[in-house]
Amino acid sequence: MIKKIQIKGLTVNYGQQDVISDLNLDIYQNEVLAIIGPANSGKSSLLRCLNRMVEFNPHANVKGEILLDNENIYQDEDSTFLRRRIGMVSPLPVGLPMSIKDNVTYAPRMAGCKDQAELDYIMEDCLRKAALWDEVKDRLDGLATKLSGGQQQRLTIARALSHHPEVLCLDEFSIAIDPVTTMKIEAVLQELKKQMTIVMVTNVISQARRLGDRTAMMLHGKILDLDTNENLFNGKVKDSRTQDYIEGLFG
Ligand SMILES: Nc1ncnc2c1ncn2[C@@H]1O[C@H](COP(=O)(O)OP(=O)(O)OP(=O)(O)O)[C@@H](O)[C@H]1O
Repeated sequence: MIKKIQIKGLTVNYGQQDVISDLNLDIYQNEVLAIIGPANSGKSSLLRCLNRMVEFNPHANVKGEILLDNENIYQDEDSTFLRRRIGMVSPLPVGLPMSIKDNVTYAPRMAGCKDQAELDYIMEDCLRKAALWDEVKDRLDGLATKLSGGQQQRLTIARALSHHPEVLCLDEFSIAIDPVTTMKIEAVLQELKKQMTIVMVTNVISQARRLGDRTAMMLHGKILDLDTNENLFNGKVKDSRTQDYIEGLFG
């Protein structure tokens, strides 16, 4: 298996105590890695380190190494290119106040694409992949902010896909979405993993179980357990707290 991302000795704090401590993790190409764990265990912080969004916080200190295809992602001053390679979908939809069409084509246009036919192709492709095309194809010039919460979240996914990311990070993507839409997106993610690596933070254990190839359990900024879903969800855990968490006994 090819190591797409290697995290070595990652330690993060926001000025006070460490929220991630000396964390080591390999993420394989084309896998879905689910990350579970109780609140405040450092799951979102870990994701934000992967595409350097953590740097938006002036108090964040990041130590250790993260390699993408064997190259340190922190070595370049400019992280714009990295954020195209590692896309992020946040827990709540962040629609830009513009049309549906402009939302999805924003990134390619910013990257210099001017060919209208190509932009139209990217838009339809990304909206289809995000399971949104059928619902919006007749209102592409309408305001994105008028979409429902679930539709806006799928638009956020379409926007992330418009960068053609190699890695897609999703932070509790279904928090504001109804179960039917969630299942639609889960089916989409199963398809997408053929083309990219997916790292997904979720508070829904059944979702990690359904979607993950492997699942990592985090607690207090460390990985307690990491294994294939087959092992982890069939009692083969290294730490009994993982089993307790899976069974809903704490969290
Ligand atoms: N921007 C920030 N500034 C200061 N502290 C932060 C910041 N973001 C997170 N933290 C702190 O870091 C710790 C880990 O938070 P993080 O959001 O990474 O955990 P989490 O496991 O994703 O939690 P949840 O499931 O509740 O989202 C928490 O104690 C939180 O208060």
